[in-house]
Amino acid sequence: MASHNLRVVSDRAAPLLQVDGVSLEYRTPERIVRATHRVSFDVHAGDRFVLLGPSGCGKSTLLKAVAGFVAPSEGEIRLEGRRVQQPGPDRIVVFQEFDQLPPWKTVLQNVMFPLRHARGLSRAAARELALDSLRKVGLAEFAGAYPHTLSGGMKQRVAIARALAMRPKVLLMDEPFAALDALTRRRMQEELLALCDGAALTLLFVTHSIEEALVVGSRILLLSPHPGRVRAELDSHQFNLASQGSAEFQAAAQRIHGLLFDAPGTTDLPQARSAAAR
Ligand SMILES: Nc1ncnc2c1ncn2[C@@H]1O[C@H](COP(=O)(O)OP(=O)(O)OP(=O)(O)O)[C@@H](O)[C@H]1O
Repeated sequence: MASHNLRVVSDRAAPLLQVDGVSLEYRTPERIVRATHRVSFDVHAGDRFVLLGPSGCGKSTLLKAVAGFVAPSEGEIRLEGRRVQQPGPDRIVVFQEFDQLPPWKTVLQNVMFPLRHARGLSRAAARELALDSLRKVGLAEFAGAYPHTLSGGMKQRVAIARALAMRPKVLLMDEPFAALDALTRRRMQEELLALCDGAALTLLFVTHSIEEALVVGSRILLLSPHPGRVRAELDSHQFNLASQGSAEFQAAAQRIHGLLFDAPGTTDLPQARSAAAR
């Protein structure tokens, strides 16, 4: 038989990122605060994976753990099969705050800085990559501007450009658009989705907005209130900004609301894989 007739039909490729039974704690002099309890999920290359849950359920702490800033007290986080033990240029975080850009550096210098110092690129190579990244977020003409002269949305675009330029294996975003007005937020979501398509990005995105999770995410992990445990995992790739007003979108948002806030077991969500069932 000719070999070209043979097709290997394999399972989905191995996960890029594995969060495996991870509990996270903060130790203060008075007590230990448990932020998450035995949370597990897999992120595959190209996923737009959203962590969704109420305030205080440990979303940001999980993101910090994946970034390597917080060590699990239980369980393990692996990137491409290797245990995450410290921060690295393969995982870049974009935060919500507008002040994440050093104000004494121009936009271009801000984007070049990690390329020079974490990736060790020459000035010329860093400049070229940084300009390319700024073009992708529509800010090339502001390369010489200082952060304080930019709007909130523009500052977030610079932070995204700086992260993109590093070509991380996973881009970590902690409520990056939460401080923006509704119109800018929507535009930024649109731009992010276009960037994801264009650059085949893998995203781990934290939000407490159900609508944003449905728009941005291709998969959504629902976390229970403090300490965060996995409630369910959903496939949400069928939704985008265009479907936001639709009855199907509204119904999905309602069902997620039920899963997050009703007592477990009272909500029927066909496409959700119940955490209890795993
Ligand atoms: N530095 C810290 N020291 C002690 N406890 C902390 C610290 N940071 C967070 N926590 C606690 O850990 C828990 C999880 O916090 P975290 O910020 O991860 O939640 P979150 O889901 O991201 O919340 P939000 O949506 O409000 O940002 C909370 O109970 C919080 O009070």
